Amino acid sequence: MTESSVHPALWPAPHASGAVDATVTVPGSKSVTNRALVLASLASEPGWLRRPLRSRDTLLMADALRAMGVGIEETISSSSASSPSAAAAPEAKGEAWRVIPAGLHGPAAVDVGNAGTVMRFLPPVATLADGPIRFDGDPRSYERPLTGVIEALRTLGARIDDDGRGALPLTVHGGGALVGGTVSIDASSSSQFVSALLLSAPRFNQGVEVRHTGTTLPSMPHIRMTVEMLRAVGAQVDEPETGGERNVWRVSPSALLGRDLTIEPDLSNAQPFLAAALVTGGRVTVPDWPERTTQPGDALREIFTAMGGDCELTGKGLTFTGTGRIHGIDVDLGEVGELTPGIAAVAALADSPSTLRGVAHLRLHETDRLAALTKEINELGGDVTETADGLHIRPRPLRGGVFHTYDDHRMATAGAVIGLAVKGVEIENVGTTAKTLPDFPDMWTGMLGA
Ligand SMILES: O=C(O)C1=C[C@@H](OP(=O)(O)O)[C@@H](O)[C@H](O)C1
Ligand SMILES: C=C(OP(=O)(O)O)C(=O)O
Repeated sequence: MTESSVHPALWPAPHASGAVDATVTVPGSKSVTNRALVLASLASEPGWLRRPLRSRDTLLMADALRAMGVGIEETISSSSASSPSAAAAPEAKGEAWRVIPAGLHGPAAVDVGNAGTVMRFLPPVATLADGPIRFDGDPRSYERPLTGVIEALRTLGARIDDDGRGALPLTVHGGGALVGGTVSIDASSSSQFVSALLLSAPRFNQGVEVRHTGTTLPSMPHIRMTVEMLRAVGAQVDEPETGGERNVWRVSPSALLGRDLTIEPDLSNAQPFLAAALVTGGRVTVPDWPERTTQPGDALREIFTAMGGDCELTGKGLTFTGTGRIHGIDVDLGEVGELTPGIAAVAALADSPSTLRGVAHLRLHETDRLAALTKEINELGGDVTETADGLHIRPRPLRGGVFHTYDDHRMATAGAVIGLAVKGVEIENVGTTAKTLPDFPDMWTGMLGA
């Protein structure tokens, strides 16, 4: 059964009749799951991923690695059916993936869907295979930037056929090994270029030294996540800070350990639920919120507090409480760009204007998120304008209507947040949340019914 057969093309976003009060167990992080899959596949011994995210992006990653020869066995315990509003005991949360590394083989075909992590992290892995690996994906994947990865891999010794645009579709002619070495790239359009090169680098003959040359570098927490996860599997990663050499990373060649890793909840997917507390003046607890994390979603504690809520991190998780009053915010989201749609939704309901800055690269995400947010909020009566690197949002009374998603999971969840406060909002293709959160509609109604 497809998502669209489960949910109608237009999903009536539930309107909140009062303050929400719920505990919402959020599935594993997309970014951690997909890094863990790559690192476990490149290790010299089997490993485990516990509580991985099972969504379109992570299943595409697993399938692609399987196509190259990696063994990924999924075990789903019968007790895994956890209610979204009840915190299940860790051992009852069911799912674990055993990853058994193997020699990587071509020919193989990889469907990247519209997953930035798959289209950027896997071409470097494919250079280690002993044959051609063909990469293709959704139409939007052809438009998303990839040239930094392609050019860097060529510099490091790879043979890649693309159509000359530096984008998908393409074929990596894996030679069974890659020389590696030093490479300069401009990763201002996506931090994933840097993460991609670093993740496979322990397996390059000479490792890698990556130098970012562009003026801006988005999503730094995601690069820190890459570095920390590499170190956790035994890789040596240096970040020379001397002589003005920031944005330089060195990874030495080494074997990688197989680990038993429990994946943290996806804090960016926790965003709409925390937003629900803020918008309805209610309370939402997200169990297992890590005390320390590289996930950008952790910044919501500060951002949503500045917008009028209050949060407390205890042994039970993160409890976020709203007052019913929402304030506008002036904030640079360059480090945490994937939070922008959800923040824009809350900002459209605030008592003062907001300026969201530092996110020009969102024009090249799942959709042009700056254009999409502007158009959809304005169609409901809002007053949003695009700037060179973000959005100005002047709250106005909104009315119901269709909120289009442009196949972007975070547009769908942003529309649902607005729907809590505005009657008659209908989300077109809510099934697109399957990219990272397939259970979103049921979790959302579960939260409201709790
Ligand atoms: O490395 C990652 O897991 C990600 C990095 C970020 O990409 P960009 O730097 O392209 O924004 C983020 O937006 C994306 O959702 C996930
Ligand atoms: C930008 C995102 O995804 P991707 O990994 O496809 O870049 C996102 O999830 O907000």
